[in-house]
Amino acid sequence: MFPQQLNDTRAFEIAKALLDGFNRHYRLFRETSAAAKQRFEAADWAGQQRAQRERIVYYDLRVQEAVERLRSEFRAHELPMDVWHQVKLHYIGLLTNHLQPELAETFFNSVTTKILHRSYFHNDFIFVRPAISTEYIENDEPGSLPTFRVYYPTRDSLRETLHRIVTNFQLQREFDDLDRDVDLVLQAVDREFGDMRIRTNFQVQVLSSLFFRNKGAYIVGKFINGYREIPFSLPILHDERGRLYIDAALFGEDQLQKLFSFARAYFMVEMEVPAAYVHFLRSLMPHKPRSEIYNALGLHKQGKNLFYRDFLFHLRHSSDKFRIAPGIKGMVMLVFDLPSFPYVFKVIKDFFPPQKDTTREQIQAKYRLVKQHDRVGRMADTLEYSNVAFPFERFEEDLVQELLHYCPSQVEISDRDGDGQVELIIRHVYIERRMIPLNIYLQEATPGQVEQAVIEYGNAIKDLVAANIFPGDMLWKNFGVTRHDKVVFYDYDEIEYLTDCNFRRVPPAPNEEVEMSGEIWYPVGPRDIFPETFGPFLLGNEKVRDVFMRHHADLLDPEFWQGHKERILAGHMHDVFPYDTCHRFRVRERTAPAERPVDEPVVP
Ligand SMILES: Nc1ncnc2c1ncn2[C@@H]1O[C@H](COP(=O)(O)OP(=O)(O)OP(=O)(O)O)[C@@H](O)[C@H]1O
Repeated sequence: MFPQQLNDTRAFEIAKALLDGFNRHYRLFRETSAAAKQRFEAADWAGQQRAQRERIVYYDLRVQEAVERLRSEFRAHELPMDVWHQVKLHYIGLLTNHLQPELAETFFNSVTTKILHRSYFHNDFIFVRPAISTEYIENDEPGSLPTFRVYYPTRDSLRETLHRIVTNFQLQREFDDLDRDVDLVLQAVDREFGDMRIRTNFQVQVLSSLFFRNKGAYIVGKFINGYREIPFSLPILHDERGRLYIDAALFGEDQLQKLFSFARAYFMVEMEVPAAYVHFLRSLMPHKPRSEIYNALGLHKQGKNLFYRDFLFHLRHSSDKFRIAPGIKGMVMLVFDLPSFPYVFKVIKDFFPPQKDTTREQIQAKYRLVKQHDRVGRMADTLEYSNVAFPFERFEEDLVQELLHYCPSQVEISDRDGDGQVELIIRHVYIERRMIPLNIYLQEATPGQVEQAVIEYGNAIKDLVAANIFPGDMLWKNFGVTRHDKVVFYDYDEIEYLTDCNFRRVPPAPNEEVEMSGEIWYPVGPRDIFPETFGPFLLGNEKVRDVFMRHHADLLDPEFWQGHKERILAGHMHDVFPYDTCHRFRVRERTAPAERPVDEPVVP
């Protein structure tokens, strides 16, 4: 109900307290994101990872603080609904010139839904749609940075412009040889553009903040020429001597999508107007949902909110039914999907078979670990939701039966809001990108694709190892293949830190009889892993075995695992590149024969 008068003096104070809570959140979020630059300059890699991890929980902490303040200062939980409606109107008023209104609206939803009883979550109360537009927001105050800078080079001045693009970031650490790097970028630009004619509007637009993640800093922008827009990114790294260098020049939507993949940690970016960053990034990656762009920028609650809006919109404009996800069923997770929608829904079962010695809490802790860990492009990000209401009539009957059988504590079928529509409400669900399960992919693949996928599978495990993750269950069915043919792990209930595991050789059997008995003749501790025993589980198929042994036989060797564990314990942090090595200038240089013209593409 729209309040006719704003006549309750408490309402304005509460709205202000709510916005104070959000402003404090965004200030802290921005400070730690901005400090990523100093951490990069100081090569403080452990600090960078710690900050990435810690920033993830900032939002929930601030929401909790705001809830407590509203309860204790205003007894907000006892206020009648018409006061709350006035609070909302004041809040909208306060957001008129705000620079992050969409995030502040989400914060309002998070806080109020914690304070008010569920029956109050009427659509006219929380922000189901944005009330304030995020279009064209700019900070006009003197000294504030624009979202992106624009450069107008000619063919002849492009070298000088590229130089300026890099130096404008004022990184407080020396480049090993910036002229050399700029030349390499220039050659890459030439290769990309070919003999493209320069049009009158030729320009380069570059986002004003660098994107930081792990050991890298990324320049992100686009070339505009006539009707063509070419997205690009330049990763900057430290070399062995601690000097900066540009490692690659990445062009095009696909390359950028890989950089911003849902299977990687969130970036640290100093942004005053996040909606403007999202708008710019969307122009580089029109196929990436805005929710995933917010996630990649570390604003994952906004991503979660937008995802849910997209989901409801999709439901309204589709008519297919939720079904049990194709593939081998999970022992701890019940997984379902909607064929027309590219995500899967995962519910923890109420009971597990005896070989799964785990609990709901342990599984949730593993999923939390993955959320906060560097996912190195090999673990899918998950969105976690509570009390999601789905239209009951959109469920296939056998899925309903499975849900009631395996997850009775998680499912309620009722007309909760009394609108005459029966809903299936799931208490706790993870949602993640749908992939093709690797076991299914291999069955349908050509020999060339099998080879590629098996190589990728081994690489995925090796990237996880480098990131201190032991996947636990490495069966093919626990990995998926993405749109870009990347292999990504998605079964987290058995993962462990590599440094918590003991990798052992199988002790010799006392005699042949024991060896052939199929029984295990040696004691096995809870964290003991015997890599030599992986083969029989993974390599039943001859073709797969052949490729695997050619490329990844080291995965069956305890020394490989133990060696990595020791390096990680000694503080070594591996480099994981979010782009194919063939784009790395250093790899190109190394593989280039002396007489090869530099602009000829090389496939290493
Ligand atoms: N992101 C995804 N995309 C497509 N299918 C998926 C995805 N996640 C899970 N699945 C399907 O659901 C099945 C079970 O999922 P998952 O491996 O997460 O469950 P689990 O109970 O942990 O499995 P396990 O019994 O191996 O422990 C997978 O084998 C796969 O077929």
